Amino acid sequence: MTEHPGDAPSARSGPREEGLGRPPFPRPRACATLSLVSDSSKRRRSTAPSGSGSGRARAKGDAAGDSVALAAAPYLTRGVELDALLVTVVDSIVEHLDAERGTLYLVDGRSRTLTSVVAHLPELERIRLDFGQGVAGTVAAQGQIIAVSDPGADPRFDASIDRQTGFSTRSMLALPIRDSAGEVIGVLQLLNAGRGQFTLADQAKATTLATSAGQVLQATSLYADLRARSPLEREADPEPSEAVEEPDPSQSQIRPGPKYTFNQIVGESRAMRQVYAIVRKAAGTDATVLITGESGTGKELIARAVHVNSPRREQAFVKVDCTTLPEALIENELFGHERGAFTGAHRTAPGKFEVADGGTLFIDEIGELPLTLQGKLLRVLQDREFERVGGTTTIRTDIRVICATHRDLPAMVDAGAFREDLYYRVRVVPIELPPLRDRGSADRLRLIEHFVDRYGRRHGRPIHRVTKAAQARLLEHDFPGNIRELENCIESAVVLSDEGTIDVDDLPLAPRKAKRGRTQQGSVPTETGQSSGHSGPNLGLQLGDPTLSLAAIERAHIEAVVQACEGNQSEAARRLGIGRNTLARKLGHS
Ligand SMILES: Nc1ncnc2c1ncn2[C@@H]1O[C@H](COP(=O)(O)OP(=O)(O)OP(=O)(O)O)[C@@H](O)[C@H]1O
Repeated sequence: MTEHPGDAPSARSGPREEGLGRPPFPRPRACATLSLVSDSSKRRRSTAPSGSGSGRARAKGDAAGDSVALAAAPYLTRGVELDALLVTVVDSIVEHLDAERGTLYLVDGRSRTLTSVVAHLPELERIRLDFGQGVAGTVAAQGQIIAVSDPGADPRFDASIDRQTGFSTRSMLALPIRDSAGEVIGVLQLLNAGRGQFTLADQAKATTLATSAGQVLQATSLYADLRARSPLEREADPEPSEAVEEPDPSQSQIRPGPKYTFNQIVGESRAMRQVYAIVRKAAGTDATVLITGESGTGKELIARAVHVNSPRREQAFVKVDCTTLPEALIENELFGHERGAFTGAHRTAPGKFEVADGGTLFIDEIGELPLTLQGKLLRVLQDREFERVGGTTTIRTDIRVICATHRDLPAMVDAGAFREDLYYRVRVVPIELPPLRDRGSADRLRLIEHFVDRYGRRHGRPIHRVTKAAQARLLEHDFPGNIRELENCIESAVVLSDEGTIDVDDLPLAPRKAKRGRTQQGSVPTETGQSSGHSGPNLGLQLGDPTLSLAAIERAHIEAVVQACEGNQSEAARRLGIGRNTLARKLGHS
């Protein structure tokens, strides 16, 4: 994420840089954690998504505060687009104040730090500042607006970031954003007034806008995160002293500021930060992205992040899942059909390539795409053209394609099941998501906390405490279903918990001892030859029973594995070593 000039007190003790890589984007649009490529003229023309209220509000007579609130409103209901919400808020303010650039920092009063969450400079990564550090840090500490008219002569300003970015700061306005209780929850910093200096009138206008921004921010989950005392922390220190104000360094591992790196994607491990760095670079381009990783590792979430942080974010994000459709329908789904193309085709219907025109098409489980269709997909990727099923007219489409798979595509290429030319065409930007077991305990704790908070709120069952035994159990379980399995586990525990406490018995995980030594006649051996140890149903079947048909055993086994995979059929198919379509067919779902 980005830092603006003036926030670092000195080159020596400058702000802590969080991310990786520095893509040389020339004139970026505001970005939230991930950096975007976009020309600023577009930002000037339209800072809110089509259909949002910002344009209308301005046309009505410039109730500046309302404009921000209205522009942001469509996002408040869509958690995944948190980035876009924050970008819209900052863009609106930058435009109203006729500034060149803007940064929004979130303030964590307990750790006395600020973290940039939206900025127009993508050259630097997310920055954390301490209270009192730089201009923004001073605003956070003192709660007063600061206008800098001569940065070179102001001791709070440091030119080290200007030197790094090549940006030239001529004037600066930094002001606190408060919640309804008056507490400073953010700092908004604007750079380079269009008319040279920020005037007193600008300051008054900015203050009004900051009030609106505070209301918007207060409605987001970021704010809730910053306010909430983690149930994991409560367990570590069940009876805190009221007077404790200083941050506890031992907690910084778990809560280093806002929990989300962006878009509610939790994770700060090195592997995930590398993922974010690639996403950031890819987002500003139209390059095809291939996301690989085990089932439940967040491939779709990352695909959405690429879209939401790309210049296409105001257009559609269209998903097609190659596993949910029988082979015969995938072609139709992707390419559409002409009227009369087949029996029952009474109307011409567009396919996903047309629906996604201008936006992003996410092809999930591309490894399941039949060979017959792989050539057709290759042509779209190369030429952006195709014909509908039964049609002769060539249709052009302007799409960005993101693919995902849990399959080993190179192995499929070797086996002749996946076209090599298509493989290279889709993996222009490869992103590999690590399994949960490789993300480290700090990220696991962050995820646990995140889901406890989410499902506590969703089910109206606030959780105040996760016992140490429960935390230990969650940390030792290997979660083959990855984050999806962890998420389901926590949701279940939230619902089953008593008096706001999650204890080990609330976790729907097989007890450790029972897991070992489960192997018995009729139990299901895993690939490694051990008992699966899942807590699924007793099949009630005896291997070797001469009255049982093979089909009955097969079906019972498939159902048991699906249940063990928490209903995730993709994962179940992977474990069974069959395709997702085959699994659906055997269960009679297709
Ligand atoms: N880093 C993360 N932070 C928060 N939630 C996450 C994260 N990664 C995954 N999730 C959540 O886990 C669930 C599974 O994620 P997602 O559907 O993106 O995985 P996937 O790899 O696409 O799975 P599949 O291969 O089975 O389709 C979703 O509810 C998602 O929101």
